[in-house]
Amino acid sequence: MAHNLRQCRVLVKKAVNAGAKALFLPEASDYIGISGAETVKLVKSVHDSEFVLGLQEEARREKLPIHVGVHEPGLDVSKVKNTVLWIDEKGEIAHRYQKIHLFDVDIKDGPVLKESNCVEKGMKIVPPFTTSLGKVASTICFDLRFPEIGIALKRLGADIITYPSAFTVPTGKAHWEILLRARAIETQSYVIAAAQVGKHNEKRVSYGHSMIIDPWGAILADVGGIDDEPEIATATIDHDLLRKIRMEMPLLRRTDVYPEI
Ligand SMILES: O=C(O)CNC(=O)[C@H](CS)NC(=O)CCC(=O)C(=O)O
Repeated sequence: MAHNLRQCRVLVKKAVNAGAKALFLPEASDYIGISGAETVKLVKSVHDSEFVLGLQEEARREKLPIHVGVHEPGLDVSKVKNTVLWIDEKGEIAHRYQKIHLFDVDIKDGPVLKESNCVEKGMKIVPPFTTSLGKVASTICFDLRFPEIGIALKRLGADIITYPSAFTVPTGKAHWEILLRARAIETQSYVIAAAQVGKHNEKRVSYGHSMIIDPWGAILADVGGIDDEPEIATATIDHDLLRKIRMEMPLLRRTDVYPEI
Protein backbone atom coordinates (compact mmCIF):
# COMPACT_ATOMS: atom_id res chain seq x y z
CA MET A 1 0.00 0.00 0.00
CA ALA A 2 2.88 2.33 0.74
CA HIS A 3 4.32 1.52 -2.68
CA ASN A 4 0.98 2.13 -4.39
CA LEU A 5 0.61 5.44 -2.57
CA ARG A 6 4.08 6.48 -3.77
CA GLN A 7 3.10 5.63 -7.34
CA CYS A 8 -0.16 7.58 -7.02
CA ARG A 9 1.70 10.61 -5.63
CA VAL A 10 3.83 10.61 -8.80
CA LEU A 11 0.65 10.51 -10.89
CA VAL A 12 -0.79 13.43 -8.86
CA LYS A 13 2.32 15.46 -9.67
CA LYS A 14 2.02 14.62 -13.35
CA ALA A 15 -1.68 15.57 -13.33
CA VAL A 16 -0.93 18.89 -11.63
CA ASN A 17 1.86 19.64 -14.12
CA ALA A 18 -0.52 18.84 -16.99
CA GLY A 19 -3.06 21.31 -15.58
CA ALA A 20 -5.67 18.59 -14.99
CA LYS A 21 -8.91 19.48 -13.19
CA ALA A 22 -9.24 16.00 -11.69
CA LEU A 23 -7.31 12.73 -11.54
CA PHE A 24 -8.97 9.36 -12.16
CA LEU A 25 -7.16 6.31 -10.73
CA PRO A 26 -7.99 2.60 -11.28
CA GLU A 27 -10.09 0.11 -9.37
CA ALA A 28 -8.35 -1.30 -6.29
CA SER A 29 -5.55 1.27 -6.41
CA ASP A 30 -4.71 0.56 -2.76
CA TYR A 31 -3.71 -3.09 -3.35
CA ILE A 32 -4.45 -6.29 -5.26
CA GLY A 33 -4.34 -9.32 -2.98
CA ILE A 34 -2.96 -12.69 -4.05
CA SER A 35 -6.09 -14.36 -2.62
CA GLY A 36 -9.48 -13.47 -1.20
CA ALA A 37 -8.11 -14.14 2.28
CA GLU A 38 -5.28 -11.66 1.77
CA THR A 39 -7.66 -9.07 0.31
CA VAL A 40 -9.77 -9.31 3.48
CA LYS A 41 -6.73 -9.34 5.78
CA LEU A 42 -5.31 -6.12 4.31
CA VAL A 43 -8.51 -4.05 4.34
CA LYS A 44 -8.71 -0.86 6.40
CA SER A 45 -11.42 1.71 6.87
CA VAL A 46 -10.78 5.00 5.08
CA HIS A 47 -10.08 6.62 8.47
CA ASP A 48 -7.17 4.22 9.12
CA SER A 49 -5.91 3.69 5.59
CA GLU A 50 -2.56 5.39 5.00
CA PHE A 51 -3.35 5.05 1.29
CA VAL A 52 -6.63 7.00 1.44
CA LEU A 53 -5.32 9.51 4.00
CA GLY A 54 -2.30 10.13 1.76
CA LEU A 55 -4.46 10.78 -1.28
CA GLN A 56 -6.72 13.09 0.74
CA GLU A 57 -3.62 15.06 1.71
CA GLU A 58 -2.55 15.27 -1.97
CA ALA A 59 -6.02 16.38 -3.09
CA ARG A 60 -6.13 19.09 -0.42
CA ARG A 61 -2.60 20.35 -1.06
CA GLU A 62 -2.94 20.41 -4.84
CA LYS A 63 -6.65 21.37 -4.85
CA LEU A 64 -7.09 18.41 -7.21
CA PRO A 65 -10.14 16.13 -6.93
CA ILE A 66 -9.17 12.43 -7.08
CA HIS A 67 -11.46 9.56 -8.11
CA VAL A 68 -9.95 6.33 -6.80
CA GLY A 69 -10.91 2.69 -6.37
CA VAL A 70 -10.17 1.10 -2.98
CA HIS A 71 -11.26 -1.71 -0.67
CA GLU A 72 -13.34 -0.95 2.42
CA PRO A 73 -14.42 -3.28 5.23
CA GLY A 74 -17.61 -5.21 4.55
CA LEU A 75 -20.62 -5.35 6.88
CA ASP A 76 -19.68 -9.01 7.26
CA VAL A 77 -16.08 -9.08 8.60
CA SER A 78 -15.18 -11.94 6.26
CA LYS A 79 -15.74 -9.66 3.25
CA VAL A 80 -14.73 -6.30 1.79
CA LYS A 81 -16.46 -3.70 -0.34
CA ASN A 82 -15.00 -2.80 -3.71
CA THR A 83 -15.62 0.95 -3.86
CA VAL A 84 -14.62 4.09 -5.67
CA LEU A 85 -14.26 7.40 -3.83
CA TRP A 86 -14.50 10.96 -5.08
CA ILE A 87 -12.08 12.92 -2.94
CA ASP A 88 -12.85 16.59 -3.56
CA GLU A 89 -10.38 19.47 -3.80
CA LYS A 90 -10.69 20.01 -0.03
CA GLY A 91 -9.55 16.45 0.56
CA GLU A 92 -12.98 15.29 1.73
CA ILE A 93 -14.62 12.06 0.56
CA ALA A 94 -17.66 13.60 -1.09
CA HIS A 95 -19.07 10.62 -3.04
CA ARG A 96 -18.75 6.88 -2.91
CA TYR A 97 -19.96 4.03 -5.16
CA GLN A 98 -19.85 0.33 -4.31
CA LYS A 99 -19.38 -2.13 -7.20
CA ILE A 100 -22.68 -3.76 -8.18
CA HIS A 101 -21.56 -6.53 -10.53
CA LEU A 102 -18.97 -8.93 -9.16
CA PHE A 103 -16.49 -10.78 -11.39
CA ASP A 104 -17.04 -14.52 -11.00
CA VAL A 105 -15.45 -16.36 -13.92
CA ASP A 106 -13.94 -19.71 -14.68
CA ILE A 107 -12.47 -19.50 -18.17
CA LYS A 108 -10.78 -22.63 -19.55
CA ASP A 109 -7.03 -21.90 -19.96
CA GLY A 110 -7.78 -18.38 -18.72
CA PRO A 111 -8.59 -16.48 -15.56
CA VAL A 112 -10.45 -18.13 -12.69
CA LEU A 113 -11.65 -15.51 -10.24
CA LYS A 114 -14.51 -15.53 -7.80
CA GLU A 115 -14.82 -11.99 -6.52
CA SER A 116 -18.05 -12.75 -4.64
CA ASN A 117 -16.07 -15.03 -2.27
CA CYS A 118 -14.57 -12.00 -0.57
CA VAL A 119 -16.51 -8.97 -1.84
CA GLU A 120 -19.97 -7.74 -0.84
CA LYS A 121 -21.99 -6.53 -3.79
CA GLY A 122 -23.26 -2.95 -3.93
CA MET A 123 -27.01 -2.46 -3.97
CA LYS A 124 -27.47 0.90 -5.67
CA ILE A 125 -26.61 3.13 -8.58
CA VAL A 126 -25.23 6.46 -7.33
CA PRO A 127 -26.59 9.47 -9.26
CA PRO A 128 -24.01 11.56 -11.14
CA PHE A 129 -22.44 14.37 -9.11
CA THR A 130 -21.47 17.88 -10.14
CA THR A 131 -17.77 18.66 -10.62
CA SER A 132 -15.82 21.36 -12.44
CA LEU A 133 -15.59 18.89 -15.39
CA GLY A 134 -19.32 18.30 -15.60
CA LYS A 135 -21.53 15.61 -14.11
CA VAL A 136 -19.45 12.57 -13.24
CA ALA A 137 -20.87 9.08 -12.68
CA SER A 138 -19.04 6.12 -11.14
CA THR A 139 -19.12 2.43 -11.99
CA ILE A 140 -16.36 -0.18 -11.50
CA CYS A 141 -14.65 -2.61 -13.90
CA PHE A 142 -16.96 -5.61 -14.54
CA ASP A 143 -19.93 -3.14 -14.43
CA LEU A 144 -18.66 -2.19 -17.91
CA ARG A 145 -20.27 -5.34 -19.34
CA PHE A 146 -23.75 -4.22 -18.29
CA PRO A 147 -25.09 -1.42 -20.52
CA GLU A 148 -28.04 -0.92 -18.17
CA ILE A 149 -25.97 0.91 -15.57
CA GLY A 150 -24.47 3.29 -18.15
CA ILE A 151 -27.88 4.01 -19.65
CA ALA A 152 -29.38 4.60 -16.19
CA LEU A 153 -26.56 7.02 -15.33
CA LYS A 154 -27.02 8.88 -18.62
CA ARG A 155 -30.75 9.21 -17.88
CA LEU A 156 -29.80 10.63 -14.47
CA GLY A 157 -27.74 13.35 -16.17
CA ALA A 158 -24.18 12.01 -16.54
CA ASP A 159 -21.74 13.80 -18.87
CA ILE A 160 -18.83 11.54 -17.97
CA ILE A 161 -19.09 7.86 -17.01
CA THR A 162 -16.07 6.31 -15.33
CA TYR A 163 -14.98 2.67 -15.44
CA PRO A 164 -11.96 2.35 -13.11
CA SER A 165 -10.71 -1.18 -13.75
CA ALA A 166 -8.27 -4.02 -13.31
CA PHE A 167 -9.12 -6.09 -16.40
CA THR A 168 -7.51 -9.43 -17.01
CA VAL A 169 -5.22 -9.72 -20.03
CA PRO A 170 -7.28 -12.18 -22.15
CA THR A 171 -10.61 -10.45 -21.52
CA GLY A 172 -8.97 -7.07 -21.97
CA LYS A 173 -7.50 -8.04 -25.35
CA ALA A 174 -10.85 -9.34 -26.53
CA HIS A 175 -13.32 -6.84 -25.08
CA TRP A 176 -11.92 -3.76 -23.29
CA GLU A 177 -11.80 -1.18 -26.07
CA ILE A 178 -15.00 -2.27 -27.80
CA LEU A 179 -17.00 -2.24 -24.56
CA LEU A 180 -15.72 1.21 -23.58
CA ARG A 181 -16.48 2.65 -27.00
CA ALA A 182 -19.93 1.06 -27.01
CA ARG A 183 -20.73 2.59 -23.58
CA ALA A 184 -19.59 6.03 -24.83
CA ILE A 185 -21.57 5.79 -28.07
CA GLU A 186 -24.80 4.47 -26.58
CA THR A 187 -24.79 6.98 -23.70
CA GLN A 188 -23.40 9.86 -25.82
CA SER A 189 -21.10 10.56 -22.89
CA TYR A 190 -17.40 10.81 -22.21
CA VAL A 191 -15.94 7.60 -20.83
CA ILE A 192 -12.91 7.73 -18.53
CA ALA A 193 -11.43 4.33 -17.77
CA ALA A 194 -8.31 4.29 -15.60
CA ALA A 195 -6.88 0.80 -15.66
CA GLN A 196 -4.39 -1.18 -13.62
CA VAL A 197 -1.43 -2.35 -15.67
CA GLY A 198 1.16 -5.09 -15.35
CA LYS A 199 2.04 -7.80 -12.88
CA HIS A 200 0.60 -7.60 -9.34
CA ASN A 201 1.76 -11.00 -8.05
CA GLU A 202 2.32 -14.57 -9.25
CA LYS A 203 -1.37 -14.96 -10.03
CA ARG A 204 -2.50 -11.62 -11.41
CA VAL A 205 -1.58 -9.45 -14.36
CA SER A 206 -3.71 -6.54 -15.54
CA TYR A 207 -4.26 -5.55 -19.15
CA GLY A 208 -3.79 -1.77 -18.79
CA HIS A 209 -4.78 0.53 -21.66
CA SER A 210 -6.34 3.34 -19.66
CA MET A 211 -8.62 5.16 -22.07
CA ILE A 212 -10.53 8.39 -22.49
CA ILE A 213 -13.29 8.19 -25.09
CA ASP A 214 -15.43 11.00 -26.43
CA PRO A 215 -19.24 10.86 -26.83
CA TRP A 216 -18.87 9.97 -30.53
CA GLY A 217 -16.78 6.94 -29.60
CA ALA A 218 -13.40 8.37 -30.62
CA ILE A 219 -10.44 7.27 -28.49
CA LEU A 220 -8.81 10.45 -27.15
CA ALA A 221 -6.17 8.62 -25.13
CA ASP A 222 -4.87 5.07 -24.71
CA VAL A 223 -1.91 4.57 -22.36
CA GLY A 224 -0.16 1.71 -20.66
CA GLY A 225 0.68 -1.58 -22.30
CA ILE A 226 1.43 -4.46 -19.89
CA ASP A 227 5.16 -3.72 -19.68
CA ASP A 228 4.75 0.00 -19.03
CA GLU A 229 5.16 2.04 -15.86
CA PRO A 230 2.13 3.92 -14.48
CA GLU A 231 1.27 6.88 -16.69
CA ILE A 232 -1.47 9.45 -17.05
CA ALA A 233 -3.41 10.56 -20.09
CA THR A 234 -5.25 13.83 -20.43
CA ALA A 235 -8.11 15.07 -22.57
CA THR A 236 -10.44 18.05 -22.72
CA ILE A 237 -14.10 17.55 -21.85
CA ASP A 238 -15.94 19.50 -24.55
CA HIS A 239 -19.48 20.35 -23.42
CA ASP A 240 -20.33 21.85 -26.82
CA LEU A 241 -19.56 18.46 -28.38
CA LEU A 242 -21.75 16.69 -25.81
CA ARG A 243 -24.64 19.04 -26.58
CA LYS A 244 -24.13 18.80 -30.34
CA ILE A 245 -24.07 14.99 -30.46
CA ARG A 246 -27.09 14.67 -28.18
CA MET A 247 -29.03 17.25 -30.21
CA GLU A 248 -28.13 15.92 -33.65
CA MET A 249 -28.97 12.31 -32.83
CA PRO A 250 -31.47 12.16 -29.99
CA LEU A 251 -31.63 8.67 -28.55
CA LEU A 252 -35.29 8.68 -27.59
CA ARG A 253 -36.07 5.45 -25.85
CA ARG A 254 -39.24 3.46 -26.60
CA THR A 255 -40.20 3.02 -22.98
CA ASP A 256 -43.74 2.37 -24.16
CA VAL A 257 -42.34 -0.87 -25.64
CA TYR A 258 -39.61 -1.86 -23.14
CA PRO A 259 -39.05 -0.75 -19.55
CA GLU A 260 -37.15 2.40 -18.58
CA ILE A 261 -33.87 1.74 -16.81
O1 LIG B 1 -9.23 -8.05 -6.89
C1 LIG B 1 -9.35 -6.90 -6.40
O2 LIG B 1 -8.96 -6.61 -5.27
C2 LIG B 1 -9.93 -5.84 -7.25
N1 LIG B 1 -10.92 -6.34 -8.13
C3 LIG B 1 -10.70 -6.71 -9.38
O3 LIG B 1 -9.59 -6.68 -9.89
C4 LIG B 1 -11.91 -7.18 -10.16
C5 LIG B 1 -12.45 -8.43 -9.54
S1 LIG B 1 -11.32 -9.79 -9.54
N2 LIG B 1 -11.60 -7.36 -11.54
C6 LIG B 1 -12.55 -7.31 -12.49
O4 LIG B 1 -13.73 -7.06 -12.25
C7 LIG B 1 -12.03 -7.59 -13.90
C8 LIG B 1 -13.13 -7.72 -14.92
C9 LIG B 1 -12.62 -8.24 -16.20
O5 LIG B 1 -11.44 -8.46 -16.42
C10 LIG B 1 -13.62 -8.52 -17.27
O6 LIG B 1 -14.82 -8.14 -17.16
O7 LIG B 1 -13.20 -9.11 -18.27
